[in-house]
Amino acid sequence: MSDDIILQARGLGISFGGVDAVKAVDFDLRQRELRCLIGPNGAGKTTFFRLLSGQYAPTRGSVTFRGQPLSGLKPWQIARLGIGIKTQVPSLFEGLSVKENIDVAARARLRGRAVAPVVADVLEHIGLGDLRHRPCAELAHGQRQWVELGQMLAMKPAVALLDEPAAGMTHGESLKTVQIIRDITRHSAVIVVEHDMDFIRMIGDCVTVFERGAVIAQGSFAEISRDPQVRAAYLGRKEAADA
Ligand SMILES: Nc1ncnc2c1ncn2[C@@H]1O[C@H](COP(=O)(O)OP(=O)(O)OP(=O)(O)O)[C@@H](O)[C@H]1O
Repeated sequence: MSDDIILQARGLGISFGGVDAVKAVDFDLRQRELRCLIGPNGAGKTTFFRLLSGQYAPTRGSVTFRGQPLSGLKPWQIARLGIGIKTQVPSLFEGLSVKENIDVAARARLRGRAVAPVVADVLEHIGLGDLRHRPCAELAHGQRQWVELGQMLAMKPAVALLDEPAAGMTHGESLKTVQIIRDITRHSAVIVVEHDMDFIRMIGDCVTVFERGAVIAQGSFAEISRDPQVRAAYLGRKEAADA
């Protein structure tokens, strides 16, 4: 394995009953790489994400992190190794303020060392300095997502797995989210799962395209958007929906 590769899947797959939700996927993620996983509804993106993060045990194949197999590890052990996960389900402490939520994440990494400068820096990056004392329960949807991304900035995991971080956001909010994700890549490799092509276009980095549980294309946004199989996967669904 190349020294540069931090997360690797080989022949990774899972079946639910008779359905091969993810077939047998090979996947490499390099250090500080920003990778997008896209595909139409039901393509297997979220299931693949759950396999990578240890939320699902694979039916076949393996995942290794820095060469170490992840199979059999509990989610907290995987987190401790340095894999951070942001799922679609919010995981903030609702009654705590923005600052306190960032503080908790920073303490998990710094273990007794000074957290205040880190928290101040993160608040500036996510643009919520003015709302630092506001309980998270009172934040708007986009702001809550930014606090969760701020926790990633504070924790600096080796790999950050982000499931639909811009879901439900306006175009302007999505632009800001792209910027925060780029900040995260200064310390972490990042995988962004998304089905919104416009958001992927804004990111523009390497994209892996899923369809029916398999990888059908990989490359820059420009490359994959010219790919006939990718166009068929998306346009085929749209035409069917329009019919
Ligand atoms: N726990 C489960 N039990 C049974 N089938 C499942 C389960 N999770 C996913 N599937 C099936 O696996 C396939 C892939 O689903 P998955 O949610 O991974 O797709 P997706 O690409 O993330 O879609 P979306 O963009 O709609 O979230 C689908 O056919 C889905 O019905």
